[in-house]
Amino acid sequence: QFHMIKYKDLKWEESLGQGSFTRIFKGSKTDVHDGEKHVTEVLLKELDVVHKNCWESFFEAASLMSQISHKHLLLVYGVSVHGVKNIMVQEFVKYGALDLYLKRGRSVSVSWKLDVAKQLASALNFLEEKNIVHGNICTKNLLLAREGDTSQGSSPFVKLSDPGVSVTMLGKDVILDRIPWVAPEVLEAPENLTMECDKWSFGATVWEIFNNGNAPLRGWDLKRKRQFYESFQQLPPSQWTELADLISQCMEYQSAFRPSCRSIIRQLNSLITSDYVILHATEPVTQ
Ligand SMILES: Nc1cnc(-c2cc(N)nc3[nH]ccc23)cn1
Repeated sequence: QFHMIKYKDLKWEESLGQGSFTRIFKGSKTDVHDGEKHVTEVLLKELDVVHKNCWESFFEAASLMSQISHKHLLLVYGVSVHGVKNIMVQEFVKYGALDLYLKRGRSVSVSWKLDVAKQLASALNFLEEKNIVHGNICTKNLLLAREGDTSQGSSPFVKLSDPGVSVTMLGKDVILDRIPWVAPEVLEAPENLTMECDKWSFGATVWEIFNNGNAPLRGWDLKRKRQFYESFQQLPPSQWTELADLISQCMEYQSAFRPSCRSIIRQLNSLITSDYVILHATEPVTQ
């Protein structure tokens, strides 16, 4: 179910950071068809050799993304195995991860943020229709393909990246550190990963987007993070009550009570970006 790419057709360029058990690099792949050589800019995601045992899960994540195609899902070209190296070859998305983009202090408008949330909701709805669980929705995995320019009225364009190594393969501490994105039921038993968990993560991700990429519960240690769930706490609500309501509906501790994707999309579409809201939708109170 995978396109195998020859190692010799890949070229590594600069390092772009790392994920859970992975390192990412900018690079290029060379294809030859009908006698013509094509060089494509790619993102090379290498699984750490020490975590070689996760390679099935690593490729499972990628194969999930390559079985289906949707405009807001990252394109995975294939995989390359070279000795102990396992490499996933993905499309290169120009502006990178949204958390870093927002942190770099780009001031973006409320309607820009709403656009991004709607695009993520449509990707989630598509995955739900295909009965596919992502398992790692967060702004780190939301890639910005087009900046959009509010003064020119052109809107941003985002793509949801692969979930990486499955949360079921990660240690307890790695899962704890994903609080508040990881749904509470997953903490109890990672096998509980369901579509409902993606909705919880969606809520935390929308909170991030409207909080300019500041991570919720930033700097909290694992003990405090665990207590956050044990005492059924919620993230600080946005002053924009309709937005805060949607986020808290998604971050409902009882998974069965979380809204359907259709309801999420309906609520996002009904969030009016009237002047009043834009002028007064100040950022959530920080904890
Ligand atoms: N599939 C992907 C994933 N990440 C990027 C990316 C682009 C960029 N300009 N800076 C970055 N810094 C870290 C990652 C990244 C691109 N494509």
